[in-house]
Amino acid sequence: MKPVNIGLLGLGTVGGGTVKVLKRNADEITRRAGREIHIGVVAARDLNRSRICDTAGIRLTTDPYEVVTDPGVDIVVELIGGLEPAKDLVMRALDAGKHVVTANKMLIALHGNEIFAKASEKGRMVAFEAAVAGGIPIIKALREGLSGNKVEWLAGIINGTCNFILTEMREKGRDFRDVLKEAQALGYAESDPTFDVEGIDAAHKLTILASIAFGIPLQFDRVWTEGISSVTSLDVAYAETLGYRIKLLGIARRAEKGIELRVHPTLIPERRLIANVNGVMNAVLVKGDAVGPTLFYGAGAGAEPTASSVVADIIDVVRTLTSDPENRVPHLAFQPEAISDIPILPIEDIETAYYLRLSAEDRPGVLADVTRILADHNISIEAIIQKEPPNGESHLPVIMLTQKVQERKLNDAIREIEALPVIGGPVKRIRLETLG
Ligand SMILES: NC(=O)c1ccc[n+]([C@@H]2O[C@H](COP(=O)([O-])OP(=O)(O)OC[C@H]3O[C@@H](n4cnc5c(N)ncnc54)[C@H](O)[C@@H]3O)[C@@H](O)[C@H]2O)c1
Ligand SMILES: N[C@@H](CCO)C(=O)O
Ligand code: NA
Repeated sequence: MKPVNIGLLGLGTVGGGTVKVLKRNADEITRRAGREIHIGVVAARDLNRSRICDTAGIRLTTDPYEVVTDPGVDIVVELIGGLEPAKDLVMRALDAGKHVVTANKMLIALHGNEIFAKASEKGRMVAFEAAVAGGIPIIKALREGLSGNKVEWLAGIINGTCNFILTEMREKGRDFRDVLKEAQALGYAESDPTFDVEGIDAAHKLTILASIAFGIPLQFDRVWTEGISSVTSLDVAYAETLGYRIKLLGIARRAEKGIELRVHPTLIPERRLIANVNGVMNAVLVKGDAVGPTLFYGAGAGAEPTASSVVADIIDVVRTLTSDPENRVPHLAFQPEAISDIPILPIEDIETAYYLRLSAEDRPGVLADVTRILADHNISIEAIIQKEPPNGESHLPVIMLTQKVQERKLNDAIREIEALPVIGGPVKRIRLETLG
């Protein structure tokens, strides 16, 4: 049988890794796919730049439109990232009858609904395993392996850059900026690293996970998103004293009145496996009603781990090329006409426990004022620690863990606490999940 012809867009970290893996494992891949997979043409911005892969025997062009319209190309692999021209190229590729493989979570999270509609209209596949948690086959697991379950909730460490930064801060007391620079040099960070640090990349991935877990449309704009730039090494250390680790989590939960969708730094008990996922590693915890809790772990970023998912998608597409489009696994796991409009809850409606850090004047009665306000709002305190004031300062740090409370109530209590003259500055809050 004639080889399947790949047209690749972008030869950066993931593009280079993909060429390497396709070439190195060519024999195994052919045995699995049933057909030889040939990289026919690659669009790269600069043809003379030194690359991490050998491009011998591959036609190179600087024009990505040449790739998506090439009649000889069967599958377009989009690895340039960003919204445009990536979106236009993907739509053109589908119009030209190509299947598409992409690692672009921003593109899928923001425009996936439209892209999948076009793919269905054209009877083509769009595969995006590399878009979430790099090398971990989490899309495959949720769409296929767990499809007998009603998913109750999922929680994931889905940004390798942030996990790498938080790990280095905790283990080595390193400076945030230095670690970020290292993550960029290692090819983990997005081209704009604020996407990593401010939680936007994790929100893109959570958008995708929630859609395939619950059968809801992609709704990136409804994700509550907080990054790690406000997490200090003090918070990391206090959390540790109390038996917790701070991780940037993406959480999607089916609650009584709707779905919670949130990305934020989170205290999690250190005894949980997921609390011990360090460095650039990712992990996604999925709780299904039948299977119970399941944990998926692996490298969330980097050239070859991500290429592992890109190549698996290519093989998946090759294996199903001749299948009837009606019988393929739906893009969002649920049949398009069965996607539900269950609402996404506002953050004030969610219930969780909290870590609070406040700065209080060092004199009697202050703690009593704070605890009275919490009690007035029916907020129970689980633990409280008081630290010595830092050298020469009149205020001392007070750290509290609350029991579960609705965020709206906590906001009211915090406003009252901040208005106390004995409290200096804003009350710092980090959500806490036991993940039990
Ligand atoms: N790096 C990772 O670990 C990782 C993991 C998962 C997903 N992703 C996603 O994979 C995609 C690629 O990421 P990357 O890290 O490889 O980025 P990168 O910046 O290393 O590579 C992108 C490449 O595309 C090229 N490019 C950009 N516009 C182009 C155009 N119009 N024509 C031709 N070439 C063009 C750039 O010159 C660059 O070489 C992104 O969507 C990213 O979010 C990356
Ligand atoms: N910048 C992303 C790449 C993988 O999607 C991360 O750090 O996780
Ligand atoms: Na993946």
